[in-house]
Amino acid sequence: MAGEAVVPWEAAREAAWGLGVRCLAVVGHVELREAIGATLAADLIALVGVPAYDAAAMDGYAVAGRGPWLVRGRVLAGVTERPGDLRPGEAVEIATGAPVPGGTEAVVPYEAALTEEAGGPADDAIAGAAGGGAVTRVRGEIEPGRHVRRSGEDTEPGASVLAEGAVVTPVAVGLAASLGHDTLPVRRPKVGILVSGDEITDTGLPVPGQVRDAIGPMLPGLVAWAGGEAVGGGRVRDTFADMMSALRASADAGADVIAVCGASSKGPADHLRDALATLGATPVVDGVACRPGHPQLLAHLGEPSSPGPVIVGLPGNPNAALVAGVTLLVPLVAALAGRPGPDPVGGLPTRLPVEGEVRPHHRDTRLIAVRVADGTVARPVGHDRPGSLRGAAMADAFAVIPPGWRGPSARLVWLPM
Ligand SMILES: Nc1nc2c(c(=O)[nH]1)N[C@H]1C(S)=C(S)[C@@H](COP(=O)(O)OP(=O)(O)OC[C@H]3O[C@@H](n4cnc5c(N)ncnc54)[C@H](O)[C@@H]3O)O[C@H]1N2
Ligand code: MOO
Repeated sequence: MAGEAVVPWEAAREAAWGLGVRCLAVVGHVELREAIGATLAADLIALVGVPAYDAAAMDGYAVAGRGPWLVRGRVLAGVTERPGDLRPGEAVEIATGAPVPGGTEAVVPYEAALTEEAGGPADDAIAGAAGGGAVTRVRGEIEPGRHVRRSGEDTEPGASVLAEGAVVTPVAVGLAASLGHDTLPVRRPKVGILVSGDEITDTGLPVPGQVRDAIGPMLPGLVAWAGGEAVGGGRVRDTFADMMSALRASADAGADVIAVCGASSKGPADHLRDALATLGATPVVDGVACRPGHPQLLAHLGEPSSPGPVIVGLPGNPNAALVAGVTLLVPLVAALAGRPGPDPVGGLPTRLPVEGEVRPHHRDTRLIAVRVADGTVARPVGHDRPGSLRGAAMADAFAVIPPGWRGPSARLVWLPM
């Protein structure tokens, strides 16, 4: 990993995105609930129409022809046999969602119906009719088609309703179920997370010389937000042998990405570069011209035709790791997942005026934690030194401040909520 030049922040993001596009994650067919947060690997097609059959939209009477109508029975939701057709002058009492008989012109809701006893037995000949009650006659005003949901009026069978690359949201899962799907084809890249550093502890209060791991708990959520899934990984001791075996184990376990934090600098305990060189990794990015977070790495272990697994090196300082996360890891995972762009949040402003004290770096791009007020202006929140997540935790986004920036507007990279 020697000799790679530090790259501009934008170019680093593009390199990560481009590498991910070249090695799309494999497609899995997963049950609907498990698909939430993953990315559709094919257009979502309606297997049935919405509605799937002509149905009542109100509780009342399905009627045919002109009134008054003779009520021939009752049709409840859940009948799967088609009710017998209505002749002009006939009606059935009907529940919302129940199939309307052929010949139905409209449904008269109870509130708009005038009913009367007509005498004589109820006609149970209509399929699904509950029967048994006094046959009534019903009157009311109708408008043709009123309160009847026609088969396929929202969605025709075979229609494409969500495009490949869409995020599977809870709503999308509900939609998929309504269209007859039990599973969905999705991409969800696997990300092994390796946390290095002999000073790092996982629980309780650290004693002087120890540091609580802040990155291991943060990365799975960041990965999920980008469309991936954290798998395996764990802690790595500060030795070359441990780094080698942890990288090999993650690769053997099928990780598409291996994110290594706290070993990206060039100190005596930073073995990531040497391990990557020994494994014959191809370097893509070694150092990014941004503050914080300049010691970032991007490399891949595979061949040019099949580059994965991809290695992302994140700095040990937690806010620097977050910056590296949104610079390399998020675009890479989003691309591997087959998403249309590197930013997981859609529909939010990508540039806003920044109000407050902002000092550009003379050479590097600064990423500053900002809160967005009224959707119109971004204000720095402070507390965003490399070692502190306090500012980023209060922030909505990072404002991207290139060298020489004079304002007022800056690009925003949104953070997970
Ligand atoms: N000679 C140079 N030294 C350093 C440079 C440089 O350019 N030349 N860059 C500095 C910067 S900037 C950073 S950031 C760090 C990155 O180094 P590492 O990725 O090797 O990280 P460490 O040295 O292990 O840790 C840095 C800092 O962060 C703490 N840390 C580490 N892991 C975690 C974790 N999981 N959770 C919370 N805190 C963590 C660690 O204790 C250190 O305090 O290199 C600088 N040095
Ligand atoms: O990446 Mo470092 O945290 O800029 O200090």
